[in-house]
Amino acid sequence: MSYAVKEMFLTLQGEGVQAGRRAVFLRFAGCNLWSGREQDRASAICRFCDTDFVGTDGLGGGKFADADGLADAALGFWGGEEEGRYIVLTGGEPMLQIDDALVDALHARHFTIAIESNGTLPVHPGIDWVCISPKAGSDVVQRSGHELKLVWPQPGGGHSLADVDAMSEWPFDHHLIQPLDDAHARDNARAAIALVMDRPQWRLTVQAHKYLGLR
Ligand SMILES: C[S@@+](CC[C@H](N)C(=O)[O-])C[C@H]1O[C@@H](n2cnc3c(N)ncnc32)[C@H](O)[C@@H]1O
Ligand SMILES: Nc1nc2[nH]cc(C(=O)O)c2c(=O)[nH]1
Ligand code: SF4
Ligand SMILES: [Mg+2]
Repeated sequence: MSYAVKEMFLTLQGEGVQAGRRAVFLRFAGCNLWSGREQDRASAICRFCDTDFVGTDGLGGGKFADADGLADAALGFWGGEEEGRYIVLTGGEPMLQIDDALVDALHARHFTIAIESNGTLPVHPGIDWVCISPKAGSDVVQRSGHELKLVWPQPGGGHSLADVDAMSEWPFDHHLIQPLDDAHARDNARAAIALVMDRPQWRLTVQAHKYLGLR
């Protein structure tokens, strides 16, 4: 199978329990919850996306004909360092494209593989670190993993506090609240903090890369 990649880059994981970790980010093109076009945002299932995942024109992006070529390119971004190879598969929705061949090719190059997924498709069982970020109005089938990362607050029609309490029962190792980044970021952070103060089983995570000037 071939792969459509928006961009690839070396940075630090900015979010979640693995924040601060050196990581290659592989951002796949395309998502099943939004076309990525601004004119479709208001009618999309997921309306608050902070990411351009349309096309294959980003730095390090392109169409890759096979898994070995894509995994070699990822290793090129990691560089010569042998220790701690870590790759985050994101998008867009990465589970639209991840297959056995890619998981095997990355493992063959000694990468630990993480995923950022909306959970509407079952995550590939070979992935080593599973982060799921549910979106209201979508059918979340992947209800277990390492971290559940819920964006909060959820603008009009989003998840309710009852939904949050239901999700706290889903078997994840970590239940995380991530403040919504939009024009009201300060108010959103306050709301996210208030939620965690009321519900200590949830922890706050912030998008550290946005404060640090990282990609
Ligand atoms: C761009 S998404 C790509 C992966 C996958 N489609 C998903 O939604 O999990 C990566 C992460 O960014 C989060 N995210 C997207 N837009 C955001 C925003 N405006 N504020 C905070 N987090 C956001 C998502 O919820 C997800 O956890
Ligand atoms: N540094 C950095 N950390 C991230 N964690 C999740 C991201 C994503 O867009 O999936 C992301 C991202 O875009 N950059
Ligand atoms: S599901 Fe993820 S990639 Fe798709 S629109 Fe929502 S945040 Fe963006
Ligand atoms: Mg991002």
